[in-house]
Amino acid sequence: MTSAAVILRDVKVRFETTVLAFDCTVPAGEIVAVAGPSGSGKSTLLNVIAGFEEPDEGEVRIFGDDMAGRLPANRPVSVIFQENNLFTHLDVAANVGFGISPSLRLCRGDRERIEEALDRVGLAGFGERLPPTLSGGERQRVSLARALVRHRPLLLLDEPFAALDPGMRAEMRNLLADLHHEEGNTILMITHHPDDVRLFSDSVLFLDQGHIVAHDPSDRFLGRRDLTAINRFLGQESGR
Ligand SMILES: Nc1ncnc2c1ncn2[C@@H]1O[C@H](COP(=O)(O)OP(=O)(O)OP(=O)(O)O)[C@@H](O)[C@H]1O
Repeated sequence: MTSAAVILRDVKVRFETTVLAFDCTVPAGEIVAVAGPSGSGKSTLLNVIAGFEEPDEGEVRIFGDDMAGRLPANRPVSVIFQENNLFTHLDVAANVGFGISPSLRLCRGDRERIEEALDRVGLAGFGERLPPTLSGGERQRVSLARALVRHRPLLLLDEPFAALDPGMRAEMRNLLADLHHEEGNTILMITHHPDDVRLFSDSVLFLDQGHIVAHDPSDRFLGRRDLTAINRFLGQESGR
């Protein structure tokens, strides 16, 4: 039997004007596309799992453990956001090293791991550069290298490639797929691109108005025409 990476049970998050409700089980080792219209709750869903948002009700379990009261840093999770993942005053190697030790007390072995991770994401020799001197794609690859050295079994990505051109997005997606193949980690990635469902994800969590309205294997999801919000998503230009 496949174990669950994430279980959200009767989770409710109340904001002033809206209540979001999440129930789902994500099997370990899957790549899941998290999609839905703007304001449907995608970022809140990831924030609940990562621990940046504490639910008002319900249970969050990651690999079987109840996450109630557990700080983000103590969860078995890495998160990559659309931007602002990096400390601009620290060089690339230190930014990656932050994934190993937040105090940046790094031994020789740690520095070797950092170099390996940078090499893995195609940034060998970039260790001493500062983030503002990098392109958007290079900065996101530094974020990926940091996630790599952390070796957390759950990787959450909040539109990590939104600012990148289509060629760079495809490159990053391939890199993520390679890492997934090597590490067997579980990935939840927010996306607005049907291509990510077609080419990358095993399944789709589709949200609308604060609820998960579909949770399907990708091939089944791509055949659905029964919900307006899904039609809009699938009808969208793929961005190629
Ligand atoms: N801190 C907050 N305070 C009040 N309301 C919030 C807060 N965070 C999110 N919301 C509301 O919750 C709903 C879901 O927001 P969320 O950011 O999760 O949506 P999203 O699907 O990620 O949207 P987008 O695709 O536009 O980023 C929205 O109505 C939003 O206004």
